[in-house]
Amino acid sequence: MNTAVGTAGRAATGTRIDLDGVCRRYRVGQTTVTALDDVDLHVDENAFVVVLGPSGSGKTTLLNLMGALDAPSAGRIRIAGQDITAAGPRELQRFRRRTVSFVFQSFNLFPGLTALENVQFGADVAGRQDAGGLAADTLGQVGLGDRVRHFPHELSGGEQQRVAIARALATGNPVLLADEPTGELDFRTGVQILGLLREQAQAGKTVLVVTHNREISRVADRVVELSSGRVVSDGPPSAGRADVSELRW
Ligand SMILES: Nc1ncnc2c1ncn2[C@@H]1O[C@H](COP(=O)(O)OP(=O)(O)OP(=O)(O)O)[C@@H](O)[C@H]1O
Repeated sequence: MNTAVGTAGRAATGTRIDLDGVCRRYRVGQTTVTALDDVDLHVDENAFVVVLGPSGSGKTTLLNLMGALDAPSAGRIRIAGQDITAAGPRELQRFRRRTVSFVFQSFNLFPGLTALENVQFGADVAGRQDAGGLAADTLGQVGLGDRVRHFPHELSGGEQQRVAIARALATGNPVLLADEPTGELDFRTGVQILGLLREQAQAGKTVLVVTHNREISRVADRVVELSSGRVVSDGPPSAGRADVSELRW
């Protein structure tokens, strides 16, 4: 696999992320659920950050806020200096298309589209030139050059996740947000996917991976640990950064 995946045609330079005093509360009937509680988080460009926490600690909420899929109840979020909490609908639409890309646990590929068409869709939405050529190149770079005409159901879970990563990379967007990207994969395949995501930070993107799996956090530059919606620790992995090949789970 190639470390320069998805960089063709648009700079892959990472983007700074700043959260100040971010809260997200949900009102359900008479009950208020506080999913995130006064979170301050500042992520440098080109970082590989793992957000670690148990179920219900607020990981997905955090990622969705950073990607402008959701809005905070209080606080401010700036991505590349742009205050997305103050942005209007048009600016937000542009931000979602041109700045952030998501990778999900369950891949979220379009079942009726081939691998190539899925990836081309990502490039098209982001307004890339020659989306078809770019999609083919990106699939080649994630090791699926010979599977471009295959539909998702003709690919293994790991291959589907590589298509999903290629779709995210073909956008050329500088921020990659991955929500439990190895959650449905066996260990060997999960390690390959983590290696691919890590390479993206090395190639210049800002990459955040959400997981409940502490072992995965060992390969991060930085581990942000959440508990009950609050950041309870933030720093490099406690035993030093491990190589992807050293992981066991
Ligand atoms: N739409 C919603 N309405 C009400 N409560 C919600 C909503 N979305 C999330 N929550 C609550 O917010 C809290 C944080 O949820 P979140 O999905 O962010 O946690 P998580 O750490 O990603 O969990 P998991 O690892 O299980 O996916 C949980 O208590 C959850 O029940």
